[in-house]
Amino acid sequence: MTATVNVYLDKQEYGKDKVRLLKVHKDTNVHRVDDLTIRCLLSGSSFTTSYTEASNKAVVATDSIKNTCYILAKSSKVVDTLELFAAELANHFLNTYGWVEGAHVTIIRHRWARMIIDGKEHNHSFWRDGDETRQTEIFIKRGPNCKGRRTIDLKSSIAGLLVLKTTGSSFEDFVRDEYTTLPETKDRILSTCVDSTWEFNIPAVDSANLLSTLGQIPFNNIYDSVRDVTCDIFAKDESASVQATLYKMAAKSINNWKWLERVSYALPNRHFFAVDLKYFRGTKNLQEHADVYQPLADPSGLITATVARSLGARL
Ligand SMILES: O=c1[nH]c(=O)c2[nH]c(=O)[nH]c2[nH]1
Repeated sequence: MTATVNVYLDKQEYGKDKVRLLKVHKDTNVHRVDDLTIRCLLSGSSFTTSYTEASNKAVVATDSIKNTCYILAKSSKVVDTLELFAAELANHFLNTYGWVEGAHVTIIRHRWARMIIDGKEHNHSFWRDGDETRQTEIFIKRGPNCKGRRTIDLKSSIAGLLVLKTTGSSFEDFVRDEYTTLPETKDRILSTCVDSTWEFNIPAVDSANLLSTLGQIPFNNIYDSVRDVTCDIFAKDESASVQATLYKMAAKSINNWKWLERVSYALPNRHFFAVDLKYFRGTKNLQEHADVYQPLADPSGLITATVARSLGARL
């Protein structure tokens, strides 16, 4: 006999994941594209019985959730601003189904860069210039006492921005003990695959004003700027460590944009070791002689941090 255990449903969210959608903006003959992967998850106490009592009475089919992504993409004016399209989708579910308490939408945007043909940007042909993606995640909740009130958790990110610099990076003065084999270096290759997330500070708002309030935030400029800051500091910093370079990147973006509350980075330190070639005719390839390296697939370092705006920094 199995012992009976008292349990309860602690958390739940359901919806459609990996909804693939390409929106082509044909307002002029210079077409633009948004290639998206969308996840929409709904939550609320009304869904409890779908788990505990096999009742689907409150369940909006995930198939309908998928259809909604396409229908809203057809009419929306803001698909090209991920944060606004995610907000439009999430708020749609809250407005349409009075029993939905939370709508959680994540959108990933895949890169398509305009082709250069005969020296000119082509009107309607694109190529995939890397696996890096732009992402946003919004969680909109209905106000507990006021059904038209919305609280908004919103963060956006860059994922998979692969970068490498061939000098301008050192790593010295770290702990040396009986576990240490790594030599100190004044000059090494620095390479990472940037994941960066920036969290917005958004006050609660009425549903009717949600899109116009969010519309005041220059989301696309913030994304471009965080990416530029990341690349600029990566290239120019005389890096003492991944940790120190990361902190400069995050601090700069918080200082640049008043809407940002916290900026996080996860930076794998992809190691490149100079190959010791002295066995071959005494060939010098270490320290200042290094120009042939072996990229190490695994392991990598992993340096992560979140930098937050100081309390009072808004005053
Ligand atoms: O920038 C670095 N930070 C570290 O913490 C570390 N540890 C290590 O072995 N190499 C590096 N590089």
